[in-house]
Formats: sequence, structure tokens, C-alpha cells
Amino acid sequence: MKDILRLLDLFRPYRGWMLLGTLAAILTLIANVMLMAASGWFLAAMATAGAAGVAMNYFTPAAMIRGSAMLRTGGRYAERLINHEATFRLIASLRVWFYSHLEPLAPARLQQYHSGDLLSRIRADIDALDNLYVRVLVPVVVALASTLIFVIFLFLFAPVLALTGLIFLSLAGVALPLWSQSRGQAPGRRITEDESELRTAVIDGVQGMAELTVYGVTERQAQRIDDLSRRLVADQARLSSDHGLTLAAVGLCASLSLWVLLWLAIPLVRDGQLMPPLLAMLALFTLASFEAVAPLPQAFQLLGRTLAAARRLFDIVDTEPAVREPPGLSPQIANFDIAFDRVTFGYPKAAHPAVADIVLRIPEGTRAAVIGATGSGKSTLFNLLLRFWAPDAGAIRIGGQDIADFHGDDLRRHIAVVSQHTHLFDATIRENLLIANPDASQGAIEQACRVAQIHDFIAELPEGYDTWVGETGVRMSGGQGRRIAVARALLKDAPILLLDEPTEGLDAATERDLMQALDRLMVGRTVLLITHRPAGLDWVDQVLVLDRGRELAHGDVSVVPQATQAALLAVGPTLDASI
Ligand SMILES: Nc1ncnc2c1ncn2[C@@H]1O[C@H](COP(=O)(O)OP(=O)(O)OP(=O)(O)O)[C@@H](O)[C@H]1O
Repeated sequence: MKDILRLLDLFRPYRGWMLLGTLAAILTLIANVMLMAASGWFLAAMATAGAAGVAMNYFTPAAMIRGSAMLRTGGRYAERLINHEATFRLIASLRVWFYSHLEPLAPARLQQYHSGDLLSRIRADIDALDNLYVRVLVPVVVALASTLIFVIFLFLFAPVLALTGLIFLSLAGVALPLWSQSRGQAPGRRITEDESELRTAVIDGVQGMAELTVYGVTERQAQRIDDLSRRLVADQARLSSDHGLTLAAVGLCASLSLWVLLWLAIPLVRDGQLMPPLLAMLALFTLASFEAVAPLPQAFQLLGRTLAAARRLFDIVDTEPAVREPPGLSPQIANFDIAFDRVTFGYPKAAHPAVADIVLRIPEGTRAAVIGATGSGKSTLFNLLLRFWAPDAGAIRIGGQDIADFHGDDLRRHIAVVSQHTHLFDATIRENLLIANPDASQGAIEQACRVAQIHDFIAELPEGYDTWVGETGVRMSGGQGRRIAVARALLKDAPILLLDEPTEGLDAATERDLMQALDRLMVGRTVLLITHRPAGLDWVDQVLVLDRGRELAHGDVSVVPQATQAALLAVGPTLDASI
């Protein structure tokens, strides 16, 4: 119930649309029932008048029938139009609402979710929420309002007929939906979860196809996908057969209601308490009135699925961001000195802190390197400096200001990153470069690419800067991707530069070329480099050596051999062999 109320709260801005859509639906339904009832009465009255040889005014009932038919058609059109419009607006705003909660969680809190799962939430789960509006809310209100009107209408002829109508309408509109809801709850929840798992498995399988093929386990992955699909289809089949059953049951209720009404009303006609044409009218009225409750069993069957989807969205929306934005404006930065003051940080649920008691001061315009074995905490320092995570103790300052006082975006505007894992978007080279500076001119882009030594390569491509790089940049080599990252950093023109193993995995010649490009990029900036290789550190002003998150040595580049020697003695094989 709490989840439903929360959802209703999200629907609040669209209550005008919803009211309009519901009114249109009620009007359409009443027009349809009126059409049936008036036709029944008209035919029977004409027949009776004809048999008795008396004249009858057929203009009024004929006009009523025509009016009802027109109202029904117009009402149906308006109802579809309004409810679709409301649904699309609602879904669009739900996506924005979800995305606005998702964004502050990136990247720290989102690492526990697979991208396929997130995609499922943002697409399928949000789509499922419209069920609550179109398939539950509107039909329930329409059913309640019209049942009330129908029962009052029957009551005007005979209370016993009203009671019969109420009993059968309640059977179809309350008992069947409750049964359908209890049957649909478990499969509905499973369908939501399995759809997400299936999407995740398919994405994983496609992305890891090369590995699966190399290790000869494609069959195993295919089997997993097949099992999930079968489970999904079995649950969908169960829901469909239940839906068919409830449709038949609603039909049965309508027929039984008709028979009981005839059984009760025929004596009233015989006793002269009811005019004969009214019997035909009431019979058709009864049959038509079940249209009000017919959608309810399916509506309640879908409720389990809708609520499962809502809970998956609320799970994310309720997650606390790893870093809270400060309330006021970000401070002005006087200079770009960087200082780590006794910084300690541990990832959630980790047994040991990833970095402990780190002290590092990098004056503006100078270069520092953090060196250490795999897992020694180097990237963690970047994550803290970029404010993806916040330190548990100590502070990081830029120009003397604690970065905790900055809004993440304001802080990151001053920082460019060149990392070993440059993410290239499935777009053109130009678009990939423009993310660093959307206003950059073609001249500026080319200049940046020249410095990054990638312009000649791009210029030789048939489509030049309009070449599509493919998903995650598959059409670019590692070295080319790294140079694009350098060009991006140049275009961003930020005063602080973070280099994360920029030459890792490149051959000697490419490494040398890239180092030249980086050398030009670093001029005048405050630079922090992380690496696990002591080679090529001659151009930094200071080196911090980390071992398992703690400072092992700190000073100019000459501390490195001593420190690595000590580290080797202390931790042996945990240190990278190249140190
Ligand atoms: N997002 C995370 N969640 C939990 N633990 C993490 C996370 N990122 C890193 N760790 C852990 O924190 C420690 C430090 O990791 P970090 O990535 O900072 O090391 P690193 O020195 O950059 O390693 P590498 O050279 O391999 O990139 C490791 O033990 C790692 O397992």
C-alpha cells in the first residue's frame, strides 16, 4: 500500500489529465449502456405497438439511440486521446525523475548494478508503472462510478433487480480481481526480475562473446539464456491463461445476471408492475453494464508486476549518494594547489581502508606521481579527488578549500582526466571529442588532435572526424583511444590534470609518442599521475610510494628505488614485478 501511495504521489502533477480521462471513460461507458438499453426498449416497444396497431412517437427514442452512438464514438476517441497523452507525459516525467535520482549515485553507488539491470529499470520498469494509471486507476474509478449509477438505475424499477445487479457486478468486479491478483502476484514479480536478468545475461553474453568463444563455453551461456526465457514464457503463459479464465468468468457472471434478472422481472411484467418493453431494455442494460467491470481482473493481475517494478525503482531512488552535495554555492578557487591532509578512506564492507593517513601536497603547476603495486590505493586517491567518494577522515583541499564544500560539477570543471580506460561513446570521433568542450570549433578540435598526435590518423580515415568509433570505441586501438583522451583533456583545458597509467599496455614507440603529447598537455597544469611502473618518472617533481594504502616513501624520484626495494622485502609477490 505504501508503494501505491508513493506512486500516486508521483502521478499528482497529472491529476487534471487523469480526471479528464476518467470522466471521458465513464461517459463512454454510460453512452454504450444507454445505447444497448434504449435499442432494446425501442425494438420491443415498436413490436408491441405494431402488434397492438397503435401509433408511437419513434423520433425521441431514435434520437436518443443516435445520440448515444455518437457520444460513445466521440467519448472513446477522447478517452484514448487523453489517456495516451497523460500516460506519455507521465512516463516521460518518471524517466526524468528516475534519472535525476540515478545521476548522483554515479559512479560509486551504481557499481553494484549491472548495466543491463539498470537499463531494465529505466525502460521496462518505468513502462510498467503506466499499468497503475491506465489499467488500474482509471478502470477502478470507472467501475465504481458506473456500478453505482447502474445499481441506482435498476433500483428505480425494482430493489430486487438492483440487488441482483450488485451481487453479480461485485462477483465480477471484486471477487475475480482479488483472485486474479493473488494468482498474479508471484509470476508478476518473477517476470519483472527475470526480464532484467535476461537482459543482463544477453548483454553480458554479447559483450563477452570473444572470451566465451575462446574458452568454448558459448553453449553454457546460451543454456542460461534459454532457461531464463523458458521461465519467463512459463510465467507469461500462466498469466495469459488466468486472464482468459477471468474473461470467461466475467462473461458467465453477465449471463447468470441476465437469467436471474429475467427470472425476477418476468413475474413483474405478468403482474403489470413492469411494461413489457422495459424487460428487453433491462435485459440488454444488464448485459452491457458488465463492460464496467470486465477490465478489472486483468488490472489486478498486473498489479503484482507493477508493484515489483515500482519497488525496483524505489530501491535506487532511496539509495543514499556516496557524497552529499553541500547546501551553498561552491567557493572560489584562488589557486590550484592540491593537498591531501591525512586522508583515510575505506570502501563499504571492505575489511581494510583502501588508503590510510595519506599526506601529499602538490603546489600549483607542479607534477606529482603516486606509485604502487596493483590494489595499493592509487585509483582511490583519484576517486576521492574527483569527489566520487568522500574521505572517512582527513580532507582534500584545492587552493586551500576543502573539496567537500564544492558541488561535484563545480569541482570537476577544473579537472581533466586521461585514463588507461578511456570510454569512447558509440558516436563519431568529433562527438567523442566534443564531450570535453561542446563549444569547441573544428579548428580547436584539430589543434588538440595535432598535439595529441592523432590528427594525421583521423585525417586519413575516409570519413575523417565523422568516423563512427563503434560501441566502446571498438574501432580504435588502445593507443588511439588514449590519444583521443589526451585531445579531450586539451579541449577541456582544465588547470588540474589527472593521469591514470596513460601509457599502460602500449608499445615503446607509441608510449614515447604519447609521452611527448602528454608533456605538452602538462605544461602549466597541476598534475597527479598514478602508475605502478617507476619508469619514466624523471619529469615529476615528487613521488609518493604506496603500499596497501599506506605511504611507503615520499620525496623526489630518488626515493623510488629504495622504497621499492623495501617494499619487495616487506611484501614480496604482492608488488608488481616491474617495480
Ligand atoms: N569500487 C570499489 N569498491 C570496493 N573496493 C574497491 C573499489 N575500488 C577499489 N577497491 C579496493 O580498494 C583497494 C585499492 O584499489 P585501487 O583501485 O585504488 O588500487 P590501485 O592501486 O589503483 O590498483 P591498480 O593499479 O590495479 O589500478 C583494492 O583492495 C581494491 O580491491
